[in-house]
Amino acid sequence: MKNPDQVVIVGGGTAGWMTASYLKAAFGDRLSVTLVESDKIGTIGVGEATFSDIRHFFEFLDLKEEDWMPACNATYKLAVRFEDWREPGHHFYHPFEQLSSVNGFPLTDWWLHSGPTERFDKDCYVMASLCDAGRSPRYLGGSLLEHDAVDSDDEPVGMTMSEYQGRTQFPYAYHFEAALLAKYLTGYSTDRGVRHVIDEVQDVLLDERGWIDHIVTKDHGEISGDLFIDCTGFRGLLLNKTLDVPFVSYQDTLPNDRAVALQVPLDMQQRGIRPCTTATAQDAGWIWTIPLFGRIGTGYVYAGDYCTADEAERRLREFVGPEAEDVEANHIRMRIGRSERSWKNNCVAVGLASGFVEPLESTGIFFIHHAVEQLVKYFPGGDWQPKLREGYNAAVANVMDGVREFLALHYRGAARNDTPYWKDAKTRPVPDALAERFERWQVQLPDSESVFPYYHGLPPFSYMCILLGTGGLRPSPSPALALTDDTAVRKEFAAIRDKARSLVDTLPSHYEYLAAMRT
Ligand SMILES: Cc1cc2nc3c(=O)[nH]c(=O)nc-3n(C[C@H](O)[C@H](O)[C@H](O)COP(=O)(O)OP(=O)(O)OC[C@H]3O[C@@H](n4cnc5c(N)ncnc54)[C@H](O)[C@@H]3O)c2cc1C
Ligand SMILES: N[C@H](Cc1c[nH]c2cc(Cl)ccc12)C(=O)O
Repeated sequence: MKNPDQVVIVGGGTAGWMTASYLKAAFGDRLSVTLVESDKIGTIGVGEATFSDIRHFFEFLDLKEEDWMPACNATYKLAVRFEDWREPGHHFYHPFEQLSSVNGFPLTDWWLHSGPTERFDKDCYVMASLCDAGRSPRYLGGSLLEHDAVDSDDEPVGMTMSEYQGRTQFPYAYHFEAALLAKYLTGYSTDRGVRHVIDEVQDVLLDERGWIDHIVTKDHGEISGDLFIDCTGFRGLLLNKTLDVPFVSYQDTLPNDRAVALQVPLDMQQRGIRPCTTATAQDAGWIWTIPLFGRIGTGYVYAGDYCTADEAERRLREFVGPEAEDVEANHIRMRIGRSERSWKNNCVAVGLASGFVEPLESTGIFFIHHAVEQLVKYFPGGDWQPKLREGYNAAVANVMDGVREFLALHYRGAARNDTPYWKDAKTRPVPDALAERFERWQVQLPDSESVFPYYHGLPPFSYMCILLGTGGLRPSPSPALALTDDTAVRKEFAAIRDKARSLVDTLPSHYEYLAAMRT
């Protein structure tokens, strides 16, 4: 049987173009790729914050920051800043920074036992101070902040994210304009031979086995292929609608099903650019603020059961202020959960068509990146070995199920309890295993033995951060610490404080660095 070498991607949002460019970088001319996108059906238009792992994607495509960042109005993201999840006026950071251990216990455990200040994030991580001070993670000459992160030379190349996990924690991710990244990747892909068809898919035809034979477009007729990739967003045109793969909802655990978004131009030189995404808790959800070079992307993610679209838009405009007056709002309905399996027969869904777990912690683009890595790893041969599909489906399902747990911790852990939405957050159904984990984490901080047991992109120290920052579950320190010598830990807290101070004093501002990149 012929090896599948004709790929047809339907959809030209972030998922479609990331998939096209990654497949070209992986397989070159040995694979023919056609991407069909409609110019009548818009992309989702949001999706601007990432995981630090995304650098592996750009490296795989052999793209340097100087190449793509200015073209996409990109900025650095050192952390997510959570505001008001515990109480009004409180904030903490979830940073891209490895947590240190002393005498076999994580520093956060020592902090619970005898932290020097009220701020666990500032005591345990240098990134919290850099975020508060609005610093760039790089010096003006381009070198990375003095930190145990690597600057690529000694790094293994070609590893997937799951293989890489547990190695060096890179200190930052990016924010970028989704539409500009799609445009940039369009150029990258078409330069490398991807056929770009702008048209609407009107029908998807199956053969006698129930596999996709071809798609029917409005103006370009039939397009055949061996493997079809569904990047049609929440529509799920190929996988869900045509191949009838059911959608498994997560909404019982994660009730936010709507968002309203604004793109607000701002004078960043005057205001400065925060090097982090901000997630500010609201009466029926939370508002994201993503700083880009020249504007912010912002939106209220909320549960339709607790707030109307008008109320959400009003609240968002009030939150942003007068700069938002003339900006048009984009109202979005979200499908929360995942396809029962993302690969059926000769169709693989990537992006929102595969699944989505609300934007908290910015996991959508990470899911796409993970999916394309796994697709290359499990790429089918002429015999379409079912075990390859099964391997792919398990990896993709595990990533989303794991992230679902991580996000559920934010709501269950939030001390905020002042509206029906936040009160109900404490009693929402969660998987049994997660309910047990919540109990265990109150007496022993999350570790690799007690978090979701399959790769899902989040290390145990991320769970610790959310648990300590949100403040509602009140974990206790390990009793053993009372019997353990703490000389070394006092030195570690002092070293972090000194290092943070020195970095804040020497690093340029985030704006200054990005402006210099454009000269
Ligand atoms: C409110 C919100 C905030 C988010 N924030 C983040 C974030 O900060 N970070 C992050 O990582 N992720 C985020 N995401 C997720 C992120 O936006 C998506 O993962 C990403 O944009 C991928 O979308 P997509 O390409 O799958 O779908 P879409 O952008 O919806 O693209 C669908 C494509 O399919 C095409 N199409 C559909 N039907 C047809 C047809 N019949 N014929 C031809 N073409 C068709 C459309 O034209 C379009 O090109 C967010 C999502 C939402 C809803
Ligand atoms: N896969 C890791 C996961 C990770 C580690 N720290 C953070 C912080 C935030 Cl805000 C998101 C993800 C992670 C990575 O991409 O760095």
